[in-house]
Amino acid sequence: MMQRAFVFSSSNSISLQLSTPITPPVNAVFPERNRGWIAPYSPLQPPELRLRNYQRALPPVLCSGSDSVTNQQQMASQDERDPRISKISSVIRVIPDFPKPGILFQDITTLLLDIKAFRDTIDLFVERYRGKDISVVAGIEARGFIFGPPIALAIGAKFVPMRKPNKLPGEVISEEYSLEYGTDKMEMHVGAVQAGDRALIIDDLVATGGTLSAAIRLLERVGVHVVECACVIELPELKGRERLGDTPLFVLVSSA
Ligand SMILES: O=P(O)(O)OC[C@H]1O[C@H](OP(=O)(O)OP(=O)(O)O)[C@H](O)[C@@H]1O
Ligand SMILES: Nc1ncnc2[nH]cnc12
Repeated sequence: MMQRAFVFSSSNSISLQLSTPITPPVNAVFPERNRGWIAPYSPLQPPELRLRNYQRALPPVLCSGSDSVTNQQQMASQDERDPRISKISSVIRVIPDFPKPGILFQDITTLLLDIKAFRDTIDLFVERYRGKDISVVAGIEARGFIFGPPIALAIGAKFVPMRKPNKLPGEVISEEYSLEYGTDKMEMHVGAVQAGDRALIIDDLVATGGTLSAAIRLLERVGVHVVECACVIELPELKGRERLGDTPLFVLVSSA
């Protein structure tokens, strides 16, 4: 059974979770996704195949962190006061064996169907970043394009898409990053940001951190200060935040 903890997790030095795992709703898994040639998911017999940067999310939920216990307790009690997080966690659907056997796919499209949970997700980010002098929200293709623009509008920042190769029509700068097998590239329009801009990078999920770290490098190359990366979901087992250097990471939900 998939377990997910709901968290406010911020900064590279704190990775925090609450002890109460959220049981996914009974309709969280859609069996029709298990096509004939894919063996049904079994946590006891995880298939070996891993695909590119899609990562298996392995139980149990990890609780790590190098900050003081006091700080962790303070953050935990903050979380407990905010029922929005547990609701958001509960409406993210998990689909086993998509897009390949062994992968527990965190599907945020069901979050988008719940108007209150979707609005709460945006509000939680806006509450955190309003007044922080952020001039650019950089959204990562594809699911960062869903969460980034409403946050950008609400905090009064421009939105800049960070795209997969050969999608942007103008002159681009690009940054390669490594996947489990091979490499990929991220591109951004020249002139979209200026040296001195203060950026927030938004994506739906951080797994290995390869995607976010490429976005950080791309922005820093042109003199932008990346204030923070923010995602709805973190797969903490994959230690993605360790690849982000000094850039803090803020997530709402931790999943394993
Ligand atoms: O932390 P990482 O290991 O880099 O993985 C995280 C990335 O993987 C997913 O995107 P994907 O590459 O599947 O692209 P898509 O959203 O266009 O399908 C997800 O939306 C993140 O962007
Ligand atoms: N398990 C997962 N679910 C959704 N998107 C992902 N990107 C990388 N791993 C993923």
